[in-house]
Amino acid sequence: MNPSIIVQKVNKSFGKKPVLNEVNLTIGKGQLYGLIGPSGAGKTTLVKMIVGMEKANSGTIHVLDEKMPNLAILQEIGYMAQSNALYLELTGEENLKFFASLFKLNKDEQRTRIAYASNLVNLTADLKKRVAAYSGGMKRRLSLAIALIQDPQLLILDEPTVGIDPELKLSIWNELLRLKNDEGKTIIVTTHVMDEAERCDMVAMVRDGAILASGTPDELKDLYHVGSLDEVFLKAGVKQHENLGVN
Ligand SMILES: Nc1ncnc2c1ncn2[C@@H]1O[C@H](COP(=O)(O)OP(=O)(O)OP(=O)(O)O)[C@@H](O)[C@H]1O
Repeated sequence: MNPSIIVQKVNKSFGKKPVLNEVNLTIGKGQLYGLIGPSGAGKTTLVKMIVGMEKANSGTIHVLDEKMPNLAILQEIGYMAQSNALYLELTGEENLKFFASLFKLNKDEQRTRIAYASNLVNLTADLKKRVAAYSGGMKRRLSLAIALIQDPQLLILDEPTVGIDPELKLSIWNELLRLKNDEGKTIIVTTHVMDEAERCDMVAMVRDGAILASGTPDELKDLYHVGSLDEVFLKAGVKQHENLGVN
């Protein structure tokens, strides 16, 4: 396995509040990796550090062999944040053009990528509308299209399907699996939806700033002697702080 991401002994506090505690995580190239765990567990903080938006207090993070934070690697990271960062006064298309212009794409590539990404999230017909007039789900979809715009090797998606209807959710997941299987993309997804976690190659259960357990969905179910990831989620809370790693 050729790791895309190596997180080693990472600690992070906000003021006096510890948020991540000695986190270790290795994500192989071409893996679809799910981070699950209750609200406030530290998933967003962890992915922000992988992207380079937050700095660890101690420990190291390497992405594609580069120590993070590192601006040069941003061409290879597509990040979809939990809250949308969009220009509301611009149209969907203008937003996509703006974000495309931040990356090394010539005009033809820009056009092709904008057409691909907007079609994937089913926004082609709405591209000329101002984002201020978009619904919540449309803004999520536009954020996902922006994360894909530069065709990055690594996709980091923080709750990508919140507010998206089931049909489109399925087509987005099918595309994520295609990107992984056919194009070898490495994908991290945070989710509260266990049937999404079930589709991941590997899942890490984050709780109170620590990774309680990680493994394939089946390994996690075996570990907790349960039949579903929902039950893993519930049981992991009870078994908190027992050392259950199955890396
Ligand atoms: N900039 C910040 N300043 C202070 N505290 C913060 C900051 N960002 C996050 N936190 C705190 O860190 C903890 C972890 O937050 P984080 O957003 O990483 O959790 P999460 O697992 O992603 O939760 P959710 O599933 O609700 O998105 C929370 O207690 C949160 O209040």
